[in-house]
Amino acid sequence: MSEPSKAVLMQTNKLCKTFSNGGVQQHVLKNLDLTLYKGDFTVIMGSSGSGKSTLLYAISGMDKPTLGEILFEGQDITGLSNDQLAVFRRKHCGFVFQQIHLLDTMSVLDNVLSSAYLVQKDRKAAVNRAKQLLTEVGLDASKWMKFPAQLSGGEAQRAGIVRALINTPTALFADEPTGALNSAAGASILGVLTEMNSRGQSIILVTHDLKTALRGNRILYLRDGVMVGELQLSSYSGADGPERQEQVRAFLADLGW
Ligand SMILES: Nc1ncnc2c1ncn2[C@@H]1O[C@H](COP(=O)(O)OP(=O)(O)OP(=O)(O)O)[C@@H](O)[C@H]1O
Repeated sequence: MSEPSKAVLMQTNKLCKTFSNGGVQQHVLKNLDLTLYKGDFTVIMGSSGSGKSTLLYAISGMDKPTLGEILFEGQDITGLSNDQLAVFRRKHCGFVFQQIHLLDTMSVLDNVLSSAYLVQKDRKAAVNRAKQLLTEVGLDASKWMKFPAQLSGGEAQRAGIVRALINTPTALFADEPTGALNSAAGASILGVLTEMNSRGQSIILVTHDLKTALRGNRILYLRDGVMVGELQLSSYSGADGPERQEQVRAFLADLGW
């Protein structure tokens, strides 16, 4: 039986981003036509400076493209004002970065709730969801009233993921989410992301790291602002270790990574 076709999350049409650096124009994204699908764990790879973060910021409404169109669930977001984009992001996008940026003066729970209250009117429901999500990512009640300085890097990133998911975003965007963590903490964060994706959360993640890339079911490779490679994989199960690793390595080696 053939697999049912996936719903489209977003499409870009001739997406371009140009920066002006000291009067010199740098064309970072060049006429990108890209389709991303709901439920996918999409990984964007490419060498340093290839435009991965720029792409992530453009498709998540964090930055505006220079030219081209972004259709997010069919809605063209390129014409939105800054205020409209802020509303769009709050409703549809969760963000996880290498630097976690929790507010130092707030507890873990309040950090999460401060994002929830921007969107959700039902405070009791928000508190319940925050506690449930914190528990699901491995932060039990003993951590909820701690301040960011009292957390390990991995715990802080777990809180960051909960903050990103608290408003049930259509897509979770992640830029090197394990980049600042040791390998054990990084692996546990990848476990959390994999689990969220297995429950249907669409994830778009930028990374340099092979172990991180293995979690994706679709790997896109960017070179000088152009998409030059794509690898489709099964969803990550953990049971397909060496074979999957070899497949991804070979894909990257072909691209000169
Ligand atoms: N705000 C900006 N102003 C000017 N130039 C920028 C800006 N943001 C990015 N660039 C330039 O665009 C290019 C691509 O940057 P980007 O951060 O998207 O690359 P990347 O592939 O994510 O790199 P890395 O893997 O090193 O993080 C770089 O040459 C960078 O200097």
